[in-house]
Amino acid sequence: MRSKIVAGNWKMNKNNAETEVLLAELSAKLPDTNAEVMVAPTFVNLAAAVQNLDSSKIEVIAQNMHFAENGAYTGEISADMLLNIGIDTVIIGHSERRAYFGETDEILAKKVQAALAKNMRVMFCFGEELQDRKSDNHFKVVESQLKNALFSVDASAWKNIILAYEPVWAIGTGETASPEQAQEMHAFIRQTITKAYDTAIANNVSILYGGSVKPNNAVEIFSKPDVDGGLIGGASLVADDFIAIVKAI
Ligand SMILES: O=C(CO)COP(=O)(O)O
Repeated sequence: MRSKIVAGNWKMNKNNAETEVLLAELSAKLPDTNAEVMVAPTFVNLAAAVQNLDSSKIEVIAQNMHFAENGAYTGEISADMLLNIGIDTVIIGHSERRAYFGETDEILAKKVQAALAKNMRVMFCFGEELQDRKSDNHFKVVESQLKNALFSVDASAWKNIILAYEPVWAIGTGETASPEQAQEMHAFIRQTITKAYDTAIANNVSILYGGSVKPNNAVEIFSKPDVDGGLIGGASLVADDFIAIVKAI
């Protein structure tokens, strides 16, 4: 059975003091839920967040990592460094990493392999741009993103993969995919995984939707059968909004 997940990607927001405040608020107000709840603060706040949170309620995850074990990669962070402070889930492939930091499918494939080799869980993000959707190319684009970065992964490692479909045109724009568009793509993703692997793997992987999920649209999006939760940007920075989204699942 796949799990329901609500994850907050804080991106480059919240300094140390602000992180403490938001985490305290989340800890105090988080309702009992069967869903896994995760937050991804910035690198400099990860260790403190791990120490301050009850990990049985909220898991702290990383926004990125490098594929190398260690070495001359100024400004980068390795899987071991994350594991060493108690982080074992990492977001890989966010569209902002692809767009602003030149992360190609090839680089992402290396990151995925490196994280899985350390037994980390990977939350793999992908999704088409507006022009792909307009030219009706979105299924092809998503299929190739999955193929290029994920489908060389061993079947046995899929238990450590979470997928986050984030159409780029819906990120931070206030425009969401309609629940029907999300469902259609998530079902396509499962079919694609079934073809590359098998039905069990396709049915057991959690597929989150990301892109302008807010308290007022979360219930409808999460009600779709192939949508297993959300990866939340802007709304995860406001405790009450994030909690409302957790309640929606
Ligand atoms: O990029 C996202 C989460 O990773 C989505 O961001 P928004 O919820 O701000 O659109």
